[in-house]
Amino acid sequence: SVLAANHPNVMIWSRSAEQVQEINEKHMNSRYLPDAELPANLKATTDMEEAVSGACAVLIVAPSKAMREVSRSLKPYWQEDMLCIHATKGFETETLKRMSTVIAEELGCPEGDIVVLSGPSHAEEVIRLCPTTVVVASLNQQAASAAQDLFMNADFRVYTNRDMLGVELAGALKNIIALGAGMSDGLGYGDNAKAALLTRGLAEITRIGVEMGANPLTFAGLAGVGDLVVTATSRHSRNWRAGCMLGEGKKLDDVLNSMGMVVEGIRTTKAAHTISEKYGVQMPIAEQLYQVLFENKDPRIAVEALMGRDPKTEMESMKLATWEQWHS
Ligand SMILES: NC(=O)C1=CN([C@@H]2O[C@H](COP(=O)(O)OP(=O)(O)OC[C@H]3O[C@@H](n4cnc5c(N)ncnc54)[C@H](O)[C@@H]3O)[C@@H](O)[C@H]2O)C=CC1
Ligand SMILES: O=C(CO)COP(=O)(O)O
Repeated sequence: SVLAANHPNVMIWSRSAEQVQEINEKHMNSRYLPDAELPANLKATTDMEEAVSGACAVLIVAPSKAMREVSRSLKPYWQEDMLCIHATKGFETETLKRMSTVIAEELGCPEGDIVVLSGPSHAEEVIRLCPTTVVVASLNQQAASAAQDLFMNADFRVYTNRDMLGVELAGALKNIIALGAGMSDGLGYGDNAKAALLTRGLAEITRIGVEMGANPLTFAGLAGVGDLVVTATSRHSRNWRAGCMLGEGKKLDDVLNSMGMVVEGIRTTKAAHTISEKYGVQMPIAEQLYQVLFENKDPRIAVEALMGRDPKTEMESMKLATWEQWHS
């Protein structure tokens, strides 16, 4: 809808003929955005060739588990001069690869030319033209600026960032903490607990991000704090809602069945469990969540485990690099 507000020819690809028909004929997407009217110039198709051929830019927003498959089906129509942007927040759990790596492998294009779009941007509010700010990151500054130009308008403000890795990691990892915040609310714990989860969660995802090569300041930006706040506190967030139901005692399978939409934080918690072992970086909140999700741990026991950890100083756990390191 943002792109259609800015450009005359925007086409959405979907595998569902029913949805395509609804978008083209009624300008609606009743399953995912029931109350919204879509722009009349937003067209839809199930034919990838029709969607992609002749396009100057392609935005991929498949759920992370479908990213490789969708990128592969795009490949035959992909041209080198197309701008590739993605807004998916997750990892390929089997390989721990970031989404830009998966896309680059499938399209055969340089990973550094891909643009990552991230930040606090619940679709339900973007479609209502509520003021929204996001960040676009790429190693290719021209590509990032081109994406900024494509999306930016009076309701949708876009910043660029050179730290593509950090933006991608922050966008994926914040979902784990949002799940935890939902669980805390579902357990009936108060605002103190949620503030603690957000703060210590941010420390934890920054710590692993820095170890993986990201700029810590990216985690203080839109893709980090911004998206963490919106995902952990908004009623629109699927991650928060799923966490809340788990805190209320519902089983994971029942929660997922009732959502009918992707809850990226579940798969990302699994990925973080392996990533934290691989890099030797402690992620206590993610680890407790992993045990709740995949080892049937009672959420209250998980909170006791977090509260009962060894005493620490606040700063020793915030692995921050110096300014010089980021400018060398
Ligand atoms: N919904 C939101 O407000 C935002 C979502 N995101 C990210 O966007 C990504 C997608 O999320 P949503 O669209 O919200 O999820 P969703 O669950 O609401 O919709 C996913 C869509 O992908 C389709 N899909 C699923 N598997 C597919 C496959 N194998 N091939 C083709 N299509 C497939 C589904 O049919 C559905 O239309 C996630 O990584 C999410 O974190 C990012 C920013 C905001
Ligand atoms: O990332 C999002 C908003 O910025 C969407 O979050 P949920 O997937 O939790 O709904």
